[in-house]
Amino acid sequence: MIKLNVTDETARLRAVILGTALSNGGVPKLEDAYDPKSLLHIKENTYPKEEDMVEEMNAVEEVFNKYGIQVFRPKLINDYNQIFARDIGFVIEDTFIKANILPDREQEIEAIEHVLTQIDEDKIIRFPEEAHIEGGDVMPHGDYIFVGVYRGPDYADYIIARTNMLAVEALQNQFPDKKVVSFNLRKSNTNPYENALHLDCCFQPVGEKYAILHKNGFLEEEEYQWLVDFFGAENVFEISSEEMFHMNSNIFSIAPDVVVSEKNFTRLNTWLRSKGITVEEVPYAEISKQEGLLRCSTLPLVRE
Ligand SMILES: NC(=[NH2+])NCCC[C@H](N)C(=O)O
Repeated sequence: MIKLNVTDETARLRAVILGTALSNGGVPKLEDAYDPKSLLHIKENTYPKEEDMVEEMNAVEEVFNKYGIQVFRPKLINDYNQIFARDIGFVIEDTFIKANILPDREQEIEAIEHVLTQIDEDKIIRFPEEAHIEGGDVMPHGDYIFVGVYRGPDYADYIIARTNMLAVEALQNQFPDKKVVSFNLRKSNTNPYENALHLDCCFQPVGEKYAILHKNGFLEEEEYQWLVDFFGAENVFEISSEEMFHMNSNIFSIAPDVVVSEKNFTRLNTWLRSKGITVEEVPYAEISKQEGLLRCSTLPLVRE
């Protein structure tokens, strides 16, 4: 049996689900894309190839093996994108919450049934179906749970708005001792430079006390400022819209002092190292074309 434990983004990782790029279905039709960055690469004929993405994900698995982390992979569904394991569910403390994910992605959850059967069934829950939520929007942080949302009345028009306030309320009810803080995110169906698809596309805590942040990802200046004040301006690494587009906030911590990052993130990786953090560099630029990166393709089950 797996004893779930996740209370933050950085504690030493012991077990994780890593998505898979195998049989991901090839280039989607324009109308089937569900994020603007994939859309852009479909239009420009630069959509990533399966073999390249498989290789990139293998490099991540190698890092996990090197650190003795137990790795689970989804069961294969033919011609279906299963790269972004993060969004299909998430662990807070000892509970696995199945996501109420975008209907286009619903089958991804069935593919981790062999992992869920190793978890105490009383510790697996799902919110009512109108409470939309995906793991990319949820970050436990000690006494806090940070959640990315879209609160606009035009929520239904945005295929990249995946978490709503009903889910924030459901989370607060489920974890009454935690302070659930939500952040209204900027959404664009068409411009990946102006789209924070999930909270982890514009923010992530890293190390003992630091955070990566992109101001324009937030619709409310005071909510962005709350995070700056929470971590302290001197501990925040602010990224540009170009860096957000390349998904710099979507690295993945496997310990307070070890981070898996993309090899081209020169400015970020240099800053991380200057803070005493070991950076395990992997190639992930092809995966990045689908508007997700390392945090998006991993679902932590057990941290220390
Ligand atoms: N946690 C994340 N940011 N996940 C990114 C998922 C990207 C994927 N193309 C989607 O639109 O669903």
